[in-house]
Amino acid sequence: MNKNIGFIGCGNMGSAMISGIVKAEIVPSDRIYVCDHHENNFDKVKEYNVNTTTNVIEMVQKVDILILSVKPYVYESVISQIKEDIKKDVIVVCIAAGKSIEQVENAFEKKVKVVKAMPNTPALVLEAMSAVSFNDLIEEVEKEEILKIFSGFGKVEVVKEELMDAVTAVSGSSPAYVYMMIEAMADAAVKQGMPRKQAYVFASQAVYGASKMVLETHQHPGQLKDAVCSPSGTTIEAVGKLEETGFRSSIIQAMDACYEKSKRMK
Ligand SMILES: NC(=O)C1=CN([C@@H]2O[C@H](COP(=O)(O)OP(=O)(O)OC[C@H]3O[C@@H](n4cnc5c(N)ncnc54)[C@H](OP(=O)(O)O)[C@@H]3O)[C@@H](O)[C@H]2O)C=CC1
Ligand SMILES: O=C(O)[C@@H]1CCC=N1
Repeated sequence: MNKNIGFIGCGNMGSAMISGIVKAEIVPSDRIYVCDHHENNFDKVKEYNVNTTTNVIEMVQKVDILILSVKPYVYESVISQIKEDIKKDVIVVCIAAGKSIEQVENAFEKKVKVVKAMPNTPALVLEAMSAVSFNDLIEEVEKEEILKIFSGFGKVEVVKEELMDAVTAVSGSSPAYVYMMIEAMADAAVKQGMPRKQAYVFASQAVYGASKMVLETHQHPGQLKDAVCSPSGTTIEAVGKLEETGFRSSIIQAMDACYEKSKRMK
């Protein structure tokens, strides 16, 4: 792609996307520009030979697609710093939880091309799940370019902007819940005698394989669960205990809390 892509903020999500974009060869690494206010934050991307700078003005003047990968509460101050210096027709990509397209447009105090996106950190291993919504200034060819970037490091779907809080709960934040489950599974295996390192491999490969089964067989997850549960077998004992201890309800309540927090961040 013949575009310069800039990132403001080289933290967990920004560096995962940079890594994904480089690994997927969406643009050559010399077309990626990264700005952060602390030099040592560039350590996360130093292996990729991207352009790094602490001078945000110098950076935004060079980029065609600008990804704002800072925390939501610094968006306004970052935008007020750069709004006079962005290139005409730059596409601004907002990945912040809770921030709306309208809030980003208002912060720039003019109509700018805005993409609201919600990726997740598995971008680092090219397995992100991302959602994007566009404002009305983004042209068809630009939509294709944005989709090409996000699909380079995982799956992407265009959604209505009002779904973004739900997306945050189901994919943006959800790797954290899954890591907690893997950690708990490994703890149990360690309790039962398995070495810790081996337990992480067994637990995470089981989660990975189960996810792949849902995605590739297109069977209902309940049907796949039933196929694991032998009559009077071991699995149904575990399933009974999960129901008794509120596993499903716990996930639903956690995701509701996540969704409500995202809504409150507007
Ligand atoms: N983490 C995730 O899984 C996901 C995050 N997001 C969104 O991505 C955004 C970034 O989150 P995340 O990567 O986790 O956060 P991080 O804190 O890890 O990254 C933010 C980076 O921006 C730097 N920074 C802060 N202020 C400035 C500034 N004024 N100019 C330049 N750089 C600055 C920070 O430096 P320092 O820390 O040294 O202050 C840090 O390196 C958030 O808006 C979040 O909602 C979206 C989807 C998933
Ligand atoms: O926790 C957060 O606010 C961010 C947004 C989605 C994942 N991490």
